[in-house]
Amino acid sequence: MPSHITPSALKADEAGQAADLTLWVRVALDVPVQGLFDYCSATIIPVGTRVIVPFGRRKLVGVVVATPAQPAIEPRLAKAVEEVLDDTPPLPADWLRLASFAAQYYQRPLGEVILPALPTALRKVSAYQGKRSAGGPVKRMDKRARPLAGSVGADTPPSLNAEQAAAAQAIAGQQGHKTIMLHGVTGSGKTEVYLHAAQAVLARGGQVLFMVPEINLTPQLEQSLRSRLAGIEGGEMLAVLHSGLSDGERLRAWMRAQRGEARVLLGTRLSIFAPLPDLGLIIVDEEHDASYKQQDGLRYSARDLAVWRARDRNIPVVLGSATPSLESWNHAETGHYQRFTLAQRAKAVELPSVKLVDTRRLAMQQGFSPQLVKALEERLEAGQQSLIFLNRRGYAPVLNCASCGWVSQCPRCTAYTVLHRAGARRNYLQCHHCGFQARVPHACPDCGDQDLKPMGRGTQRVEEYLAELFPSARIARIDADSTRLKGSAAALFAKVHAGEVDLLVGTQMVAKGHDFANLGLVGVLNADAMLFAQDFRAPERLFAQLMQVAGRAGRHVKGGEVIIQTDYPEQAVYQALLRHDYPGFAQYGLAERKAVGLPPYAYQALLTAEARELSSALGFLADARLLPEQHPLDYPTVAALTLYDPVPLRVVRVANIERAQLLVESTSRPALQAFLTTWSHALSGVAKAFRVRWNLEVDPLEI
Ligand SMILES: Nc1ncnc2c1ncn2[C@@H]1O[C@H](COP(=O)(O)OP(=O)(O)OP(=O)(O)O)[C@@H](O)[C@H]1O
Ligand SMILES: [Zn+2]
Repeated sequence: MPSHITPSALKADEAGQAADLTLWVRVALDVPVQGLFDYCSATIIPVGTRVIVPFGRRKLVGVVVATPAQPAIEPRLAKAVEEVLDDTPPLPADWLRLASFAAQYYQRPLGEVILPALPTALRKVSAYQGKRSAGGPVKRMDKRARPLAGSVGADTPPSLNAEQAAAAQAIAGQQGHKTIMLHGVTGSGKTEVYLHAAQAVLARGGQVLFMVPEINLTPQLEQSLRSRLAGIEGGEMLAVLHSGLSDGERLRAWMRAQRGEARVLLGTRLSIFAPLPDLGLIIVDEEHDASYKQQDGLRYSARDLAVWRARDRNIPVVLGSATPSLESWNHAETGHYQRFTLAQRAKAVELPSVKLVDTRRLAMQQGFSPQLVKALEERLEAGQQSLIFLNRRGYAPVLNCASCGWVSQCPRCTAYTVLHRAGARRNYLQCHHCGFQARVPHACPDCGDQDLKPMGRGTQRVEEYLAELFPSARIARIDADSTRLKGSAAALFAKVHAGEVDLLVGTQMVAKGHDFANLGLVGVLNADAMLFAQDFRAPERLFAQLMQVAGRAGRHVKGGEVIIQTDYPEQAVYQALLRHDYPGFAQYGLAERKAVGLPPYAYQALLTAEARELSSALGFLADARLLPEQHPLDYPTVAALTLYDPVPLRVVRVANIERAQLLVESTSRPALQAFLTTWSHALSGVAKAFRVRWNLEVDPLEI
């Protein structure tokens, strides 16, 4: 059988009957137009099948989402499906339900959800038609396919402690839907619980979707998953899916998931859209992590979609974290989620002791307190590793002229350019918002003075200072700059794990998930910068990040220690950290949110506008805000809503584009949803008059 049937060819075979046999398909296309598109076909095309159709002057790959008896357009105007792509099974019904829900909930056309969720090769006409297409990408992939490396030795799992066993049993025994929160302190062995639960699901023929927030977390987990699965079935049952893969690798993982060859899919947020016919369990590790939120296109929360998908498929979903989001914690408190707690570290080591160093009256050296320097010395002498955590990459956040006050500023953004030092002579200024780069001026552009000084410090400067302070120590830096090349992050982490690093400097990249065997001390620089960010989630994020990074200390060595330098030791966030008290922090945080009516006690959507002129962006938002007043009948739920005044963003200009936003809030999610559906359809019309780009984000994480 040919891999794709050309309907017109069939039509010719059955000439004469064609007129009576016209069938209709409704197709989702990735075009910025609301709605679906009807085409005729001479053959039956099952829902979920990909097709190539003409659209205007182009051809596009689309997905059949319905087969209506009658088209929604004048039949004689309808065009015919050009090619049916049956090299993959049709997308399953539950997958289409997930996509429809996401489209509805996040207010996007269905085609803009469905098509981008597919691997690139499956949505490109050129992959099927044209000189090099040779049977389509799946055929070519299958031809090339070599056996997977499955030569991992099985390892013996540790026996679970009582807390772990209780959680693992509950998850493994859960047949229908339930959302289970696994709240486990750092190093409590959540991974073991996931693995045990996953094994039980695999044993009864289910597939497991295992989601992690970031790619740099996968190598270690991938390894332990492989060696664990090797014990059952040869380790080939694992597929990995994330945005760092090549198109070919991504296609392969996706196909293995859809064909049911992969029994465990380990992936980042985009893996929530993988078709998994036998899905029996979803695990969302570090469920609070902001990386689960897609920040452009369809702005979905993979965590929230995971809960929806699990409910839809009537299977359990596990949300694991040492610092759950306040939204999830609230669900556990109110009994919507079942909560299991791992209060103890799995190995016989205590949680690290946390010390706050009050930096207000201290003589600091390059951002280091005497206490922190002394602690570093001690760990070096003891042959242990230390981690310095600073969430700011580059050498210094700004360059400054001592005589006239000039500061290095991005010409295209309302932001400073950051000084970078890559190698002895390669200094440059870079904007972290738009990527703009400039040479470091020899003299001040304003007054000509040559005394230009870096102000503040980033990871590069800290690395440099540590090298001065401890000349014989082996130092490594892990941040977005040092890991730009493919594989470099894995290589750096491998060095740390191999004990070839004494001092590690890093941004939030090093904070998460890693199980460093010999790390005794964590020092935190400049945490206060996050404390006073304007966003109402800033304290929650700071607490989670510090708990997480503190959790890297003393996982396997005794006497782990965390030193946090701060000007505000009395702040609730820091006080809760001292006691490792997430529940206490959450209680405080939720009470505060409740008092002022913020999520999870309210639901939000954010309309953002971008334009050349700030007045256009603000004008568009102002008009958008007036719509419900002008058309009251279209917005029956508007009384249950608050539409705030349009305001410029804090960093108002990025790459010469001015940005403003309007917040919509309600205590009723259905009221908000009903409003957004009508509103989002009307916004395009308003936008035309202002020449703005806009987007609507439901459940925004940052405001
Ligand atoms: N029952 C157990 N007995 C002995 N060791 C265990 C047990 N369970 C887990 N471990 C080990 O404890 C260490 C920490 O476990 P793991 O990394 O799963 O913690 P975690 O809860 O995921 O922590 P984090 O939230 O910090 O990532 C690992 O080295 C793991 O192999
Ligand atoms: Zn810029």
